[in-house]
Amino acid sequence: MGKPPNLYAFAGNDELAPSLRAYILDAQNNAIERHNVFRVGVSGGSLPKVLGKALLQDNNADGKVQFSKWEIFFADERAVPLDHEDSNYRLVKEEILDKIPAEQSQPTVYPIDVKYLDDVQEMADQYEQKLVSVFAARDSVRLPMFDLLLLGCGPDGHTCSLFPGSPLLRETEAWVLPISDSPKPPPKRITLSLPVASHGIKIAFVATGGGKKEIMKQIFDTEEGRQLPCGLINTFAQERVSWFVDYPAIEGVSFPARRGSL
Ligand SMILES: O=C(O)[C@H](O)[C@@H](O)[C@H](O)[C@H](O)COP(=O)(O)O
Repeated sequence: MGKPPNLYAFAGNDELAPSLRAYILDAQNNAIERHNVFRVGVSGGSLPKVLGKALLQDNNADGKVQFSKWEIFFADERAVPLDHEDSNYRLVKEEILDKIPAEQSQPTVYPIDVKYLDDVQEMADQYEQKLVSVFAARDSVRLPMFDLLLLGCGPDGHTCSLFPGSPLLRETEAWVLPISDSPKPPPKRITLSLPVASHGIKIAFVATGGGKKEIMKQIFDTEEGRQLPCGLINTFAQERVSWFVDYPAIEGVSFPARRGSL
């Protein structure tokens, strides 16, 4: 048995952001030392805004965000044009990429191929091929290993676009999966599979607000919650997982949280 996931709690996003930044910088520096690149998978929802807050602070105070070494992939994406209001790419662009000061280099970003908006299976296959080309030939790695996965947690316990009870949770081979009937709109999406989403060197969840407290209680304090997508990642990845939450999100949670710092 490994160690349990880490649960870090803060008064609000302003207090959470510097610790998230320190955690990301540590993952970045280790990755650059290991292979001179930082491969990150990122979700949508409320996450990109918090990431912007964490990453776009003064770049010299506590280490440097080296965006030129970043390769950003989407842990899940909606099958919509890249400038559509539902696009996770658009969110990441508006909250982070567009705000990187001009003197810094931009990261390499891997959006979905919008040629396949009408065929999510093809879109998922194409995105998987992108991962294959970056993470090595398919037959030489069983799973791509992200240096860091930055994920959200839905009020039903979903993460990426892996929803509770979905047959997609049983996938063991594919890296990227199509969805045509997502319970959260829009219905058509692609997502990393559970084995890939559990395989990051580090995995961070960001979950804030009182709307998350019931699901946090389930995920951390109940057996049933451990079967939800977020709970399964906790179980599979154990101490490689860190949760960054605010106090309202863990009100009533018994699982011990470290409050106020990493
Ligand atoms: O495309 C999506 O729907 C998101 O990637 C999704 O997986 C998100 O991370 C969670 O729904 C949490 O969203 P909030 O942080 O907004 O609650």
